[in-house]
Amino acid sequence: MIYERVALIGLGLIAGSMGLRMKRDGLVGEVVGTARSAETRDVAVALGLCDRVTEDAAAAVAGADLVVLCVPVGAMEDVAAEIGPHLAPGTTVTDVGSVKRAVIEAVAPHLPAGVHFVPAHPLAGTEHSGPRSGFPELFERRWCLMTPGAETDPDAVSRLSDLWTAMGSRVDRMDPDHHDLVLAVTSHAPHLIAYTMVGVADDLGRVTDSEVIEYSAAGFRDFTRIAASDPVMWRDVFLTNKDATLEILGRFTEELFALQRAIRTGDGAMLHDYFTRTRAIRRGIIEAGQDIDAPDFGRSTGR
Ligand SMILES: NC(=O)c1ccc[n+]([C@@H]2O[C@H](COP(=O)([O-])OP(=O)(O)OC[C@H]3O[C@@H](n4cnc5c(N)ncnc54)[C@H](O)[C@@H]3O)[C@@H](O)[C@H]2O)c1
Ligand SMILES: O=C(O)C(=O)C[C@]1(C(=O)O)C=C[C@@H](O)C=C1
Repeated sequence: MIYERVALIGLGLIAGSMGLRMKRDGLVGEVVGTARSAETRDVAVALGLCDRVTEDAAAAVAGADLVVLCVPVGAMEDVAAEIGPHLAPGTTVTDVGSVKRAVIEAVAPHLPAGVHFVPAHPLAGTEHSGPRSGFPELFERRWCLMTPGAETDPDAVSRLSDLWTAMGSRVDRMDPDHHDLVLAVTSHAPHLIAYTMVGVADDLGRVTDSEVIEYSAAGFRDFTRIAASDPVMWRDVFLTNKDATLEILGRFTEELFALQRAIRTGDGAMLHDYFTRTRAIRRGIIEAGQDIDAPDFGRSTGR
């Protein structure tokens, strides 16, 4: 048993998946959940993702040796302020937020001395949200990036790492600013581009009433899946990872203009070279065993 009592604050996709996994595999003694709405609390108990629920977060953290903040990034500070006075020394507090620097700045000032803060981010999710969307295999073979400060108790870090490993993740450590830049490239900007592309199609007035849906090619369908992601979560991601996202979008725009020019001037060689380079990146991901959606990670098919 890795922890005696885990408190999950905010019972959505990530907390639900953690709770189901911890319960299924007996990784912790007790899971206590807290959510603002009575309906969410009832669903959480009915689904068995926690042993019991409390109405307020302060009650949930009492006696917990691990507290996991699973709310949108913009809500982390309010939750930390609420639970801070009720945390006992020796407790580990972690989060699962998609942005790390802003969460550290929002949460750390509210934690009393003796509490270990180990920020983390599982690189796993879906476009669905809420407790019903959780499933215990969500973190299987996915990275979990931890961004603790240099002064953080190493035992607290390795115990949390053990929990993520037991939930199926591969764990790595990163500097928080570096995390935010990497995720701006791999997750945040791509989401914004998907949102934009679906918005463009919608502006053409055909998304809902027929052709775009009826004749939707795989590329656009993938965009619509991503663009169906939770509006609150993604609003908060962009507001709190502003600098890195703007930096990447600036570079994206430059590349887009270069491709636009190649199309206008009929520069087929430029387009061919560009697409050859990007294809190699996809193959690199597969060879590194990162394409977890491919049945055999693509190794035999060479996809
Ligand atoms: N969905 C993903 O793909 C994904 C992946 C990795 C990390 N994350 C991060 O995990 C966190 C949770 O995301 P999720 O997908 O589980 O979201 P979710 O919408 O499924 O769940 C979030 C829960 O937090 C609750 N909540 C919101 N504000 C609150 C507040 N002020 N106080 C208490 N509860 C509050 C909501 O009611 C909801 O039940 C976010 O910080 C997100 O950035 C999400
Ligand atoms: O698969 C998806 O639906 C996701 O968008 C998951 C995804 C991602 O970009 O990979 C989204 C946000 C997270 O912080 C981590 C994972």
